[in-house]
Amino acid sequence: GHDWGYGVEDGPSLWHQNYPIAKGSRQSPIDILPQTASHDPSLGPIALKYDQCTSINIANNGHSVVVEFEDSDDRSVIQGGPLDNPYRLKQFHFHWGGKGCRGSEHTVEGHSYASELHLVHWNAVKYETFGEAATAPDGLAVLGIFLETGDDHRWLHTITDALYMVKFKGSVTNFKSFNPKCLLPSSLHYWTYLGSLTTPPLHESVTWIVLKEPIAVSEKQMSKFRMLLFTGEEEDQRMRMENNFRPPQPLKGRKVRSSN
Ligand SMILES: CCN[C@H]1CN(CCOC)S(=O)(=O)c2sc(S(N)(=O)=O)cc21
Ligand SMILES: [Zn+2]
Repeated sequence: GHDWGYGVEDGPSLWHQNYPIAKGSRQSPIDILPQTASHDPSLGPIALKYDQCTSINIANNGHSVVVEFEDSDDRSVIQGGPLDNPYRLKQFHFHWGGKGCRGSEHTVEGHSYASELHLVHWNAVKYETFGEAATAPDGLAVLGIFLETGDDHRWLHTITDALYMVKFKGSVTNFKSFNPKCLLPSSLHYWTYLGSLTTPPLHESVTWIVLKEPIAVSEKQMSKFRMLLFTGEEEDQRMRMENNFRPPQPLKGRKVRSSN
C-alpha cells in the first residue's frame, strides 16, 4: 500500500518506522565535500556502453517518473571506475524540487541543484535477477547527474513532451529508442562512495557514482516535471509531484573518492 512518500505524514524523517535501515551505516544521499574526497589514482574512468540500449516505457510510479530498459543481456552497461564488473542499465528516473526550489538528493558543500537524474544499473555477472542484486552490497551501481536551470536541454524535450501521458500515479506509456547518452554532461569526472537506495526499501546495495559536471535544463522543462501527480486518476485529492528528494544522510565514517 501507500506506506511512504515525501509529505509531512509519510516523508523521509518517518521512513525509519517501516524501514529501520533508514538509520543504517551506509545511507544515501550524502553531502559531498570535494576537498575531503580523496583523489584515488587507482580509480579509472567510467565507461558507458548505451549504444544498443532498448528503452521500453515511461511510467509514473507515484514517487517519480521512470524510463525502463530491456535488461535481458549486456547491451547497455556501465563499467570501469570503482566497478569490478559491468552493471546492466535497468531504469532511470529523476528527483526534483518545487518552483524555483532545489530538488537534488546529493549536495556539494551544502549546495543543492534543481534536480538529479539517477541511472540505475545491476550486477548481472554476480546475481541472477535485479531483485536479488537490489539487496546485495555490490548489487547496484547508480550514476547520478545533477540538473541545473539554465538553457533549454535539446534532448530532454523527448522526455518532457511525454510527461503529459503519465500524469497520474500508475500510468505507463510506450517509450522506445531513447538513448540516455544524450543526457550526459561533457565530462565523466565523478565522486564515488558506498551507499543505499534513496527511497524505501533503502537497501544498502548501491555503489554511487556522482558526476561532477551538471547538465543545464530550462525552468520551463523543469516545470513540466511538476505537472506530474503523486496521486492516481481515481483519487479526488490531486497532489503535484515535487520535492520528491531525500535530504543528505550521515556519512558515518565513509570515504568519498574522486576520479580526479
Ligand atoms: C520508488 C522506488 N524506487 C526504488 C525502486 N527500486 C528498488 C527496489 O526494487 C527491487 S530500484 O532499484 O529501481 C531504485 S533505485 C533508487 S535511487 N533513488 O536510489 O536511485 C530507488 C529505487
Ligand atoms: Zn533516485
